[in-house]
Amino acid sequence: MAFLELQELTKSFGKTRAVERISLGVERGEFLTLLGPSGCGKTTVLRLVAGFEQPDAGHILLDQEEITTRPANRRPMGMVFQSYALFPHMTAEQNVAFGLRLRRLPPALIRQRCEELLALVGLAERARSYPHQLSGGQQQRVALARALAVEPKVLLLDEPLSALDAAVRVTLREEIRRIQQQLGMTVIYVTHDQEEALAISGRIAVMARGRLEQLGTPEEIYRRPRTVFVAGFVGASTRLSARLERAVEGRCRLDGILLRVPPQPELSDGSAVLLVVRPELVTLCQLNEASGAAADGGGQRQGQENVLLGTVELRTFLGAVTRFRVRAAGGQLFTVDLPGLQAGTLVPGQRVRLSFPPEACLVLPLEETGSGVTALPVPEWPAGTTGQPGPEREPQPEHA
Ligand SMILES: Nc1ncnc2c1ncn2[C@@H]1O[C@H](COP(=O)(O)OP(=O)(O)OP(=O)(O)O)[C@@H](O)[C@H]1O
Repeated sequence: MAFLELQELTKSFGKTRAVERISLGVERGEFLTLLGPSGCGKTTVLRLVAGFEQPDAGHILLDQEEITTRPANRRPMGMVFQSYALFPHMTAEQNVAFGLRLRRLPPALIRQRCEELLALVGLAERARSYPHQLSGGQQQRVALARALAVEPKVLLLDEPLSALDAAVRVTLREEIRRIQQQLGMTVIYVTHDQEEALAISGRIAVMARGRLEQLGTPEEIYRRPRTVFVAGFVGASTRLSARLERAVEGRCRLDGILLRVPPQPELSDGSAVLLVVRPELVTLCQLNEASGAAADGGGQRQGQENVLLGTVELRTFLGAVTRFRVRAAGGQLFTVDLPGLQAGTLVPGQRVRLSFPPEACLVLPLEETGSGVTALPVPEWPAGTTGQPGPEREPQPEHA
């Protein structure tokens, strides 16, 4: 049994089923993140663990003890909220000392503990500052120190960084991870930000509509999403609706083009599937406009698999990579990330050869209904980008 066990937790608010039969175990010293879109029930799970809400059904066990109905003030938990919730009339030190004073610890011990904790969160110099004299990031550090002061067995963090600006968010998330590892703290962290979840977590529990979609390490969630929802929610990807022709051999038909994918022995021939391809696993090669040959001379290379022709529609500089949106001849939209120099001079309107190895394709079965397969979500695209419409002359697909 795990250190903290959630068993079949269910909670409704009126007609809203906020949490539905959530079961998961958090190991001692683990950093587990609940990740999902707004309204999926993350905060409700956290509040059930903290004891601020009572489940309609299910059990919570901590260190093998049932705590499902134990009041919040008798659970050994610390909580940090999105809004820093510091006492405004108390200094940083007094805020951190609050819980220790309630426990009537000797003043010298309280002082020493506050000093240690403020040093741990990098605020040793600001012990006498009031919240209004501190930045948002510094206030959240105080809130973290205050939550840690009472030595909780589990630290619960509810979107603690979402009110902060991007640079502070990144610094503070690294700090939180460092402190968690230094103290060997058990943490449940709630966020809707998939990048943050991938960066900070030991394991991630992806939630949708009150249910647990997938539980795994960041690498597992990113590389091997098990559901269409997880594939679409975590990380950028190209998602293509296709049909398996020969499942055992890994052959798939995408709008008349035969693609090779990893063998799918557990699926049957003719199954509707979703192909998921991460943007960094696709390569682009500029085509020479006059001859239609690739700039590297390999446009029609014999035997190369999963090659499509297309046109660049958007180019977005993202720093370490440049992201392209490429419209393939069959109309499919691909998201492609090229590092630094490889992005070269590719601009919207240019014709390209697009390719990806079979191993880059993740194959997820799609549920078929009477009216067709599950509708595909539109691929996300960074906000604020601009692009030109593709050229009138569409390139022809290369047929396998
Ligand atoms: N006290 C409440 N009364 C009524 N409905 C509630 C209450 N708390 C949550 N809900 C509903 O339960 C569902 C799950 O809410 P919850 O806050 O757990 O989601 P969340 O994933 O944390 O979302 P967000 O990231 O927006 O906070 C939502 O539909 C929400 O409106």
